[in-house]
Amino acid sequence: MRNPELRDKSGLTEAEFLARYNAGDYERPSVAADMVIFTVLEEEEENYRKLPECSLCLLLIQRGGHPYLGDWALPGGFVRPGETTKAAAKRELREETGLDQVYLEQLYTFSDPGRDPRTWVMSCAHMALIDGTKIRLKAGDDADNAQWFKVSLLLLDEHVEYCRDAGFGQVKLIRTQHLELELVRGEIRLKCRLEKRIRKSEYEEAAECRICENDGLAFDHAKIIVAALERLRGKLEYTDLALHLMPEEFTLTQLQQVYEVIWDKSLLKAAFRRKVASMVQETDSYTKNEGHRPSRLYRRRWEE
Ligand SMILES: O=P(O)(O)OC[C@H]1O[C@@H](O)[C@H](O)[C@@H]1O
Repeated sequence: MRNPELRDKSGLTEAEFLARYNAGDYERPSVAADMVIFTVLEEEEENYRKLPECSLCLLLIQRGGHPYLGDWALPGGFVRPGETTKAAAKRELREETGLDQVYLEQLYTFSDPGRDPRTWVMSCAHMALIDGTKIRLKAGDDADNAQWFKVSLLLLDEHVEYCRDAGFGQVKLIRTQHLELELVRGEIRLKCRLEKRIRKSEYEEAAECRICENDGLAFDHAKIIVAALERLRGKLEYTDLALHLMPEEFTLTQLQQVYEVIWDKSLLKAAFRRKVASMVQETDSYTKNEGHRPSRLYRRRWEE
């Protein structure tokens, strides 16, 4: 039981201390919640016998006011009094997609000084994954100023420097990567170049990312998108996260396509099926697409 009469070095009880506390003694940042909302959308396919091509897409909003007027930005906004950052992220998600029962995880807090030209703003970034069939705004639709952009991240080059005589705890290796982030929707093509440096010592791995060129993306949102993509790609290795991008029932070929667009590489069918075998379970249903041989439908397996 806490003793309310306990006094500190200045002779104050906690109630007296709180009554005199001046929050203005320390400068306070504003806090924003930004959302990287990923989905996988099918592209129009002229040949109905071929499986439709899929793309990894994310939602961007064209800014209607300063700063960055006319540039594209992640959906996001300031956290309101009484709200957690997660609640603010969910509110943004609901406003932009009409959905709230979706996978959502916190990514990182972006706090570079000067990241917002207005004032001191930290962004608590989140990543959401949405099943493409639930989306009302399809890539290419003209609805408001929110659009799905096809996203790709290319490793342009990589350079590793070994610090041979580094002592205990000192940096042993510096990996420098140059990345190109591209976001495309119809005629709109946003390109950003970034440099990422990963420093590794015996007990620490620290990465910093810098935007070198930026054409059309607001704030440091290119960095947030890269962090989200890397998190998504990494987590696919050891979790069933991709299933959040699938409808309730899906074919294994559709699931493989989702892994392939996220990892941006082709996978061998047999190895892929072994990888996902424990994550999915067969249903009794088959696809009914004309032009294709019916394929077995699967759903997410919930039991451990
Ligand atoms: O869109 P408004 O409300 O102007 O400002 C919110 C944005 O300000 C930035 O620091 C954040 O990253 C967030 O996206």
